[in-house]
Amino acid sequence: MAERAIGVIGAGTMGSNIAQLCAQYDFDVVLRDVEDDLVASGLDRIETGLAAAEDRGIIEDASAAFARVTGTTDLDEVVEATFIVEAVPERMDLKQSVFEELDAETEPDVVLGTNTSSLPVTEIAAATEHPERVIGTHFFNPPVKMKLLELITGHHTSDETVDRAEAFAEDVGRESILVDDFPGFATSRLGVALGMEAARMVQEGVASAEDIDRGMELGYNHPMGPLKLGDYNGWDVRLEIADALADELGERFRPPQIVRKMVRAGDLGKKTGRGFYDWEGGR
Ligand SMILES: NC(=O)c1ccc[n+]([C@@H]2O[C@H](COP(=O)([O-])OP(=O)(O)OC[C@H]3O[C@@H](n4cnc5c(N)ncnc54)[C@H](O)[C@@H]3O)[C@@H](O)[C@H]2O)c1
Repeated sequence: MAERAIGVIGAGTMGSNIAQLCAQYDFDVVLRDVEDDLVASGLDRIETGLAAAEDRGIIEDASAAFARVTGTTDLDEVVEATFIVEAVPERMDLKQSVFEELDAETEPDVVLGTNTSSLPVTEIAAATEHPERVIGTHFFNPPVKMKLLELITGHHTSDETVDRAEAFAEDVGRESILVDDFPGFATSRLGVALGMEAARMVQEGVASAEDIDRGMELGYNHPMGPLKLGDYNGWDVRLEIADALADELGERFRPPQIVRKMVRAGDLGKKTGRGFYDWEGGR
């Protein structure tokens, strides 16, 4: 079944960019947030992003694409969509309340995707009467640039839901991988393991952060070394995922002390000006 319209819940960093992506690929999109000003700033980012896409020749007509996007605080407008992606903050209680509401207000053949980067999809789906239509639709930041869509099947996700999510990925020009609902899925688990081991190597004096990163960039063809990438992602976010992985999967995921100390000191990476690199000094 081809999707008619896409609903996006949450007009923040990810939601607004997912909405932009869908509009670029000719879908009608309804974007919902809880306050008018949040909807308005999401729409502003989309308009700017679409204009930039037109300038770069990615799309032909930014105004036509922007006209396909509707912003609202009203859930009733979103329930017309056939495929909905939730992108609200990463809290289980919030995600569950959004899914409970979506489940009650939409027809059971509407697919409900969650953009969670680490929470169990099965637990989010447990808040609904129709967990078979819930699936993880994990986009990467920024969705318009990052090719991957990681699809995560919850315990009850149906084959039909997987088929529709895979078709949706293709329709918005992404490549999907299919992952079972394990802590850290496929990407966060490996990414965090690599980043934490690189941090442990700095702690043990194996090499400098710069040399470890250059080793992976030049020797393994990683576009960006694991420590610089962690500085971009924020070590507070990485630490939270590593602790959750250690709790679920065991000591091999326990993060090194150096990361905990950096987080306590507020050296979270690019967003605070310092992590393994000094971003204010431009290093
Ligand atoms: N930022 C990233 O790099 C990134 C990457 C991959 C996945 N994710 C995941 O995407 C999700 C969203 O992250 P983000 O960075 O876009 O967050 P964000 O804080 O930028 O945006 C979340 C938005 O959701 C809105 N919201 C809260 N409750 C709502 C509700 N009931 N209905 C509608 N909107 C509501 C907020 O007002 C806010 O505007 C999280 O699950 C996060 O883990 C984030």
